[in-house]
Amino acid sequence: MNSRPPSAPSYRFTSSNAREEYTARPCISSSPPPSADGDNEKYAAPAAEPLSCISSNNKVPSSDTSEDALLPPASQRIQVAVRVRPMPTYRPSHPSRQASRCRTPLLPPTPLPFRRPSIPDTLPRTPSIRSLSVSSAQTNILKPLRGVPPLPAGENCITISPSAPDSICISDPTGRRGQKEFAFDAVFAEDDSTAQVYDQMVKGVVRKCLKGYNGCVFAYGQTASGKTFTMEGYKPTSFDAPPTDPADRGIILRVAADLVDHIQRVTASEARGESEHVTLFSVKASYVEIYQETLTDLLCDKEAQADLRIRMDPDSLSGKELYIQGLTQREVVDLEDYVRVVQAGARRRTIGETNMNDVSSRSHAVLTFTIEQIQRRRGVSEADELGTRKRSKIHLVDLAGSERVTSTGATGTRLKEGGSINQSLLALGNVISALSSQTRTPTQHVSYRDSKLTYLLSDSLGGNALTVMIACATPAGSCYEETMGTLRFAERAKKVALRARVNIDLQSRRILSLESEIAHLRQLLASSSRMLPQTQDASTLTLVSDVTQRVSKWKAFRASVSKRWKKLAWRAKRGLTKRGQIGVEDITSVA
Ligand SMILES: Nc1ncnc2c1ncn2[C@@H]1O[C@H](COP(=O)(O)OP(=O)(O)OP(=O)(O)O)[C@@H](O)[C@H]1O
Repeated sequence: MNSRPPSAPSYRFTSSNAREEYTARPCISSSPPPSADGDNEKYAAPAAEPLSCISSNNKVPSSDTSEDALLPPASQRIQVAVRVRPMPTYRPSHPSRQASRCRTPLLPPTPLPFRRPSIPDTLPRTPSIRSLSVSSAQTNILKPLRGVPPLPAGENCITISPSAPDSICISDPTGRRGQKEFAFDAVFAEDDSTAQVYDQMVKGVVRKCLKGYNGCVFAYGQTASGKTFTMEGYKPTSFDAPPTDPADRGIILRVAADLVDHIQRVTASEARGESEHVTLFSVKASYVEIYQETLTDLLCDKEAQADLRIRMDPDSLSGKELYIQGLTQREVVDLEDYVRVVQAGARRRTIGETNMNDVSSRSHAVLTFTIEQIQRRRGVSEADELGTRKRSKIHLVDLAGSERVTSTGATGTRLKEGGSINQSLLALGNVISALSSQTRTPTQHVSYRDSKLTYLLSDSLGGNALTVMIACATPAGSCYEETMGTLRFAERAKKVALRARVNIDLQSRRILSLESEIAHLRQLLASSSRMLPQTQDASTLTLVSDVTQRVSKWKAFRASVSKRWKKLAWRAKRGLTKRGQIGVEDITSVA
């Protein structure tokens, strides 16, 4: 089964580039996405604006096709937040724990015997000290102990100062390397909820995706640092069941809720005739897993798996956008559809048990929502107007965690998985290092093809997408090296420039450009015709005053002639000249 990336049957995005098939070749590609020096613009709305058009107010975003679509690509950089999880405890290695539990599609729900630490949906940022220690009671809640005594995680090595809430300080528990401070776009402590992470970092990206930009949110960090917790949410019943309480939702379902809400609002508002446009929306979901450099479709069973290949989409705006040939695209309309997709993915995803995490993700998972919009003027049929077409994608990526064999106690399959995970994360690190290098030239080679992960995400890493990285960190002193590695990676990612642009098809772009030119000319015409009466008045006034002057001069002249004529007539009556005799020349000169 070779399915194309989603596209409405009535149109195609134009491009002339040929397709190209992906083959994993180290360091061969030389087509890095364009990049530019980024500014510090955040994707989120300015503080004065409500955080989302989808939020509580009833306003529906106006048609925004023209302004944004014609703007040149926006220069930004990857937005980076660090989220610190509560202090964990780890269990010592036990031979029975190495039993393979991976690659078991459609596992029955396995209830996990831990309770959720009470984390309110929205917690105000604590104004005073935000120390990261947690009570032992809460610590034990975080891991199922099953009779094995926990290992102490060591001292807390992370502090977040209330005076610099977007900075994080890490200290070497051995005291050899002292302290180091890092600054990011946001830092979230253990008491900060996923809702806060979403509102501050992701909501703005979703809004931009609805305007036609591509987006990408990825969670990075060592194993058990809270990546799946952040992306998928807290699951009180089983690892493959979606969170039942909306407050437990991770970023994926929050994005889904916002998409559903926005589309419903726009559709309802257009149905009430509040907009001069009518928009047709279509959202499709695909979910792929990269396990040991193999792609697996998480939305279909093992028997139905197609041969998945990463290819270039010639119908995309750049002609180089990547898609996975053969991947299931599932239409999603309401929240239940999205929940089903998330659940299906979680059920089929490869997980395994390690000393650090009972439900450790052994693969990278990329969930993609492709949003297509066709906007036409009200009352105009498809035959008369093709409409403005936009297609954007939002990738939500839960990476597998980097791990040390000594900490995870991995052997056999787990060890092999760990090696593969570290390998692909190394490739990701190399790409980020290359992109963030100060000395990099735009044509310089970036080895995106070193791993399927980096190749698939190449556009999101330094290309046509608004990208957010959530670096998850563990505060335990025993994890100092891994946390330091995560923070260093995050610091490099912060420097990666992006060039996101609205993904609107070329014909629509041309029509929009002509429409905007017509609007501009109309404006000019209106303003010049407004000026016309004033111009007339001014010239008329000058003319009138000129004529008035001439008339008054003429009147004065006539009065003087009349006076002289009367005088002459009087003299002529008496037969007198100046000299006492009448002179003929006097009379002719007056005439
Ligand atoms: N911010 C948090 N608040 C409360 N519990 C958390 C938080 N972050 C993580 N946890 C808990 O820590 C455990 C490990 O988290 P999670 O599975 O999300 O880690 P991970 O980074 O995805 O690990 P891996 O890379 O091994 O898959 C889970 O039990 C989770 O509920």
